[in-house]
Amino acid sequence: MLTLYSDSHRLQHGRSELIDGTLKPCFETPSRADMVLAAVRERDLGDVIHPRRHGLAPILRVHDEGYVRFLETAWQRWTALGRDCDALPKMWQIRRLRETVPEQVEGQLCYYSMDCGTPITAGTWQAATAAADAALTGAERLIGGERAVFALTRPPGHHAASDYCGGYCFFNNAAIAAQALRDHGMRRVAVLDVDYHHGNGTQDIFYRRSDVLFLSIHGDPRTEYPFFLGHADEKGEDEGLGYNFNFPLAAGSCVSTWFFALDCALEQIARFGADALVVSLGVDTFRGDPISRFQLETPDFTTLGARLAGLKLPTLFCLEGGYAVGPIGDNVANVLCGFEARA
Ligand SMILES: NCCCNCCCCCS
Ligand SMILES: [Zn+2]
Repeated sequence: MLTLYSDSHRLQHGRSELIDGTLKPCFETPSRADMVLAAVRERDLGDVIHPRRHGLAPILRVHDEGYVRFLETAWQRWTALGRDCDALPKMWQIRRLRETVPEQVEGQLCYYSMDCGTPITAGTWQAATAAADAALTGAERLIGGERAVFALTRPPGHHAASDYCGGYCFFNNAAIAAQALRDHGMRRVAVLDVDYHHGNGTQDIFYRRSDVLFLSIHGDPRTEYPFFLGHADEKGEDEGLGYNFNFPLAAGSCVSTWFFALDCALEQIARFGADALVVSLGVDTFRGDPISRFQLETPDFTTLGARLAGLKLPTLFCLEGGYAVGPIGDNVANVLCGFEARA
């Protein structure tokens, strides 16, 4: 299986995120990608290549132009205020406050952010565009006939909606790839999010569409981040009604419960008649994950890969979460090797 990887991910390295009332070191670190790359190489999974540059057009097929321009200019405008700390919002445009875009970078940072855990830094723009290029190059390879490709995307993407960043995400790599697959002739694309956290951004992007099926298995938003999306009754709207499936599971759910939800999701994908599958591959479902509460063990990720291969679809894997840095490489490589063994 081909891996797309760019060292530019290293340029996204926030200093801290606000967790439980204190600023703590970011969980989403460059070492995550280092460990995954090492495992992919150690398993001899296949070639590791640098992504082709795709420019902004395919990103703008998913993301709002004002948001993209904000990301592109934020750091320069932030430092022009005399600041060199991470750019983090200090409030949000919450209920009954005016939904107008402020002029100044500090207000725009509040308008275009979902949380205070997603710092914009000097290298964010370059890292985020490189991750989108990895996903787009992966999609291009599927269009060219590859059966399965792994985009080692960092920063991740599934919490980013068309016009906001959050959950360590800036560009929604999986959604950008799904849209590219649609733009290059795939009639029906399924996006399956197996990260511990609901892919609120991806759901939001495709919620009113029937050409992209979105499914997510995740910690119940009644208790788990991102709290305000991901309930089972969210089934899509307008044209998209019936093309959105959420499988929220109680924190602490056992492995068999998780795999039962996966089988239900796979059944829906088969029924949809997808031409391709994009997997938002978060491995923070791992029992040892520091910010998540499921129970998968490292061998279970091999089972996950094998189940996904059973769909017999051209498949693009986009890396999302997974914050137990030691085991992340084995957990991700197990999915990819489990897939290859059954493909
Ligand atoms: N105490 C948990 C804080 C969660 N903060 C954001 C989590 C983003 C996960 C991305 S996959
Ligand atoms: Zn996650």
